[in-house]
Amino acid sequence: MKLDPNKKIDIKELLQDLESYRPRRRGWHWRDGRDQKRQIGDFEYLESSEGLKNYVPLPGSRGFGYIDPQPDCVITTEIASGRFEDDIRRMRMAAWHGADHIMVIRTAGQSHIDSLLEGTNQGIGGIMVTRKQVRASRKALDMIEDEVGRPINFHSYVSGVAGPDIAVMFAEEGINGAHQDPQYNVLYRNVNMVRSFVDACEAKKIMAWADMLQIDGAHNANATAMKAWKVMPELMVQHAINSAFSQKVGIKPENIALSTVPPTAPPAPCMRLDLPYAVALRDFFTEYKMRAQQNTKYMESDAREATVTHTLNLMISRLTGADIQSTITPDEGRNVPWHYNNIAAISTAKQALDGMDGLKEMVKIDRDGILGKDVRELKERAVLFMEEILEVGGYFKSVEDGFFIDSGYYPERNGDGIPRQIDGGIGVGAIFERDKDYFAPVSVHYGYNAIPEGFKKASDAIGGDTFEDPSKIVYVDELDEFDNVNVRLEELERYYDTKIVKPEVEWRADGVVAVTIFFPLDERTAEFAAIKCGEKMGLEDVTVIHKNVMHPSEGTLVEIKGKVKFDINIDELVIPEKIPVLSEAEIREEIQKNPMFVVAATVGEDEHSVGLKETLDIKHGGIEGFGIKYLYLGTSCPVEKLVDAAIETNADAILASTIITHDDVHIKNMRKIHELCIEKGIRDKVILACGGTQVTNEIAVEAGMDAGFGRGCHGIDVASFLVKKRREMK
Ligand SMILES: Cc1ncc(COP(=O)(O)O)c(/C=N/CC[C@H](N)C(=O)O)c1O
Repeated sequence: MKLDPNKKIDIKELLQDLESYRPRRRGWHWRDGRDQKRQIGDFEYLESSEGLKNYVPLPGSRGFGYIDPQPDCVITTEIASGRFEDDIRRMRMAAWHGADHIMVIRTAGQSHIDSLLEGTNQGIGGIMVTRKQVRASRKALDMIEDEVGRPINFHSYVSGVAGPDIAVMFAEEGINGAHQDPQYNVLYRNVNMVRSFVDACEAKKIMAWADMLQIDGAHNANATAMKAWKVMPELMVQHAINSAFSQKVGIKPENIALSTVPPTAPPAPCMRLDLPYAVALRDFFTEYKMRAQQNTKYMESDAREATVTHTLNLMISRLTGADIQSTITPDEGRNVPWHYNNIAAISTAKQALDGMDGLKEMVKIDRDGILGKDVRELKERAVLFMEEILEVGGYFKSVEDGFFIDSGYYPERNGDGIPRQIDGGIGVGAIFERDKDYFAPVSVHYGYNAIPEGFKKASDAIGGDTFEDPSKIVYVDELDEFDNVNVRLEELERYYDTKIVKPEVEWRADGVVAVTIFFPLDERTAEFAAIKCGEKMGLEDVTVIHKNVMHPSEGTLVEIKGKVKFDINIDELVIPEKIPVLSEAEIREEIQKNPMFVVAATVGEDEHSVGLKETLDIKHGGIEGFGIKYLYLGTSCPVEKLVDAAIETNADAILASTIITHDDVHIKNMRKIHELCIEKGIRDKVILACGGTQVTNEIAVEAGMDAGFGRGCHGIDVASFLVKKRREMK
């Protein structure tokens, strides 16, 4: 299936024939052209990668010829809607905005399930990771990567008591990256430690075979410790344990990525705490990859605040280097992320990384100042921590002694760590020594395997296993006749590929909208006034998702969400025809034959000039380039003066620019021009056009103009309109 940018992915078609889908490749993809400089538009980039075929550039790119520089590092988006059929749409949106690593959060508690799940049950906080979900997503990503023109890495999680089983399924299905860190099982999912490490041997062996990139779980300590910055020495120990263990099992170093989430965020002086950690990590672990991700422990419901924290993390990435830049949606502190917030996070990463391209060529890390001292100290504390683990009798013993997630800044200890017993936890007592004649007929296996006489390799005993012969993979479609994607699609048939649409944030047609409301009230009163406001607006299930105190009594900003009870039928929308633009040649020819003269100014007390100058001047593709002559009266030009100039010069048209919209002054000025022209008896002889960032054709015409030109319009749009309008008037 080839995607057409003007058509939505057809999920039903995507779900066809899944049983015969095969992944097109295995392994991780790093961006192409990373280590070469490149010219993009007017600029040279030092830390970029090859551009995309299809993309949505940053809004600010308008001023730079709509360039869309792709940073050198992989950019991740985390998805967590619980319905993979909706996740697929946001994967496509994310890819167009520059994500090439799709990480889909698992449904709560999947780590405690000791077998593979099948089908497409709706998940809680994330999707149930199943073969069908993986297949459908990877198949969609094949089409999406062809559409944007860059390979996309699909990522999931190898953890919990079914770790090895999941690793096998991922290897079969072409998953490109996964979290795998047995310490995560032990500390955060209370899976028995022996079970966790034995399983990890098998899982990592399989991941190595599948060339999957591995991300470790150290970052979870940040989110769990009382004072995250106190666990930095421990984080380095956790990185070391998982990385050395992974390498010993056979994962190549370039596929071992450390999850380098910094421990703090503003208002802490986070750069002075987090930068040393980032530098110390890169000093210690030179042969591994760095996966950067902002701190999420201190994330509240304020999207703006989360974005600044994200940007500071991006600065650390640019100053110290990151191979993968993971992005966290700024609404993660409010709710299960909404799709447009995935895009916001990706755009923050792309924008900041573009903006800080090559920064480290100018700003050097000063190893001689306090940074150097802190880095040394961190490394010493981490080494001491490792030595003490050995002293007490090794990793398992240290876990029993509660070494980990203790809020003391090692070697200080507060005794509030997470102790786990070696004879406790989920899956305890389920590990058995392999017998002498233990034999597993599989092609990839960790440890002892007594291959019987006559077989060259173990899997010859069954004529090849699923890694060698994918036709042996058993594909289960659905197990639950009610909780599955087909039922969900059926339920939403009304909104599937029809003219009927509802607003949405998480799932198709969930009907949720968000409203930002300011009340001149204290926080508590404002909260309830906002809910009342939402209800009066006809919203259902109104809840407050964010409050921002502007002043204890002067006012509070409140963001609510609620559901609309109606559908929109797009056939009932009155969408004015887009004004077709004449060709440059046709405009020039017409002006050649019938010269045109216009007067132009920014009216009122408005000093903005750039937009109008771009519309007029030849060097920005302005109307001058088509032969139209003009008198430019500058900025803050009284409306009267502009109309008088039109009369004196017997102008064909008046072009007014109005950027300021305070108290609708732009509309008032347009109306004034129109009325003045009537008063002076020239209205039917002169063409009136107005431009500005908040101007639309509808607003301008409503205010008495003949046309309005808003954001994104250019000289040719205006010139074409003037020629067509004059013909019409003749
Ligand atoms: C080492 C490890 N294994 C498994 C899981 C999966 O966790 P469940 O037990 O909930 O399935 C996680 C979770 N991390 C979330 C992604 C994070 N936001 C990230 O980008 O790193 C993990 O860190």
